[in-house]
Amino acid sequence: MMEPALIEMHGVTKHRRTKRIGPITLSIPEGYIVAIVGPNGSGKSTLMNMLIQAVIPDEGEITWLHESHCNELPLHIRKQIGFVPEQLSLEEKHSTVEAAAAFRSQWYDTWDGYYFDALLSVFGVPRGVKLGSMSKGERRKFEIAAALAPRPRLLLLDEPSSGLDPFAWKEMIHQLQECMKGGETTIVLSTHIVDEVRRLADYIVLMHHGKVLGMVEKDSLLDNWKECWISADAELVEELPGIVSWKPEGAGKISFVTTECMAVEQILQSSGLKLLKTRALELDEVLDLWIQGSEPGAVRP
Ligand SMILES: Nc1ncnc2c1ncn2[C@@H]1O[C@H](COP(=O)(O)OP(=O)(O)OP(=O)(O)O)[C@@H](O)[C@H]1O
Repeated sequence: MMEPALIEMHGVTKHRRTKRIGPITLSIPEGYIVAIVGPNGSGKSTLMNMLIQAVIPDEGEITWLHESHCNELPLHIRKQIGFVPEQLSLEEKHSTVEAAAAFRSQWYDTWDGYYFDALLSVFGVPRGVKLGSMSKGERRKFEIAAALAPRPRLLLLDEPSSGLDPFAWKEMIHQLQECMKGGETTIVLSTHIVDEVRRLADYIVLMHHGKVLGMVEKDSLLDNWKECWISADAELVEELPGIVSWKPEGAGKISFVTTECMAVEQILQSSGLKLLKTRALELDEVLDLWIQGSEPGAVRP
């Protein structure tokens, strides 16, 4: 990857009862949106929490802006990070929206009160209310507004859309796209929502059983993983690059899924052959195949 990395993880591991998350080696490029996806329990929240040292890794090294820290992050780094955890803290439940915002604004010297206020309005967060008496969605909208308000260099959002209604969800997508326009923000978000990945992500990190299966550019993933139809025999199809699966379709036709559609097209062209049809896979199909491909003996992306 050419871009300078904002965060680097090398062999980062956390032991969880009988499970192990890691070792994770990953570079988060600056100025992009990176979506962490994967099944329940695959380690997404653990990874997000380690990125802010809310969970301290047992092994490995993480560097933030080329600085390595093994314990709690120092203030000059922490101030540049906005964090919305999956489990929202109960500590502030007796604080009103205003009191909680005032507290946070002391932490962040770049806190923009006008921006925060505008975000509360567009999200429809009630004012003067205690955080503890808000609905789940209202509280999350408050947290997203508070994370955005200091215009942090890094935004860590752990399932930010959980509990949001469809209108709030669209508004969140819009606000995240807006805050990327300055080119100075990096977002790492974990999500189960395919549409969120499609609309926001530049890169996708896939986690499975505590491991990072890979990090790929979303566009290249969607351009290259395709279902194709061809008039040819099975031997030819099996020789093509990136074949995940194939099946006969009758009348001498075969359909197959490849992870390298562009390379397939080039090879066929040079032998005077053409694909009859191609179908771009849906993102959830791609993620499924990717996970299956990570099983021993299967094709890797
Ligand atoms: N504090 C903890 N103590 C012990 N085990 C934990 C702890 N937190 C998480 N785990 C375990 O670590 C594994 C990864 O959990 P994690 O919350 O990181 O997954 P996730 O990918 O975020 O899941 P989900 O999609 O359900 O939010 C799970 O098996 C979980 O049970």
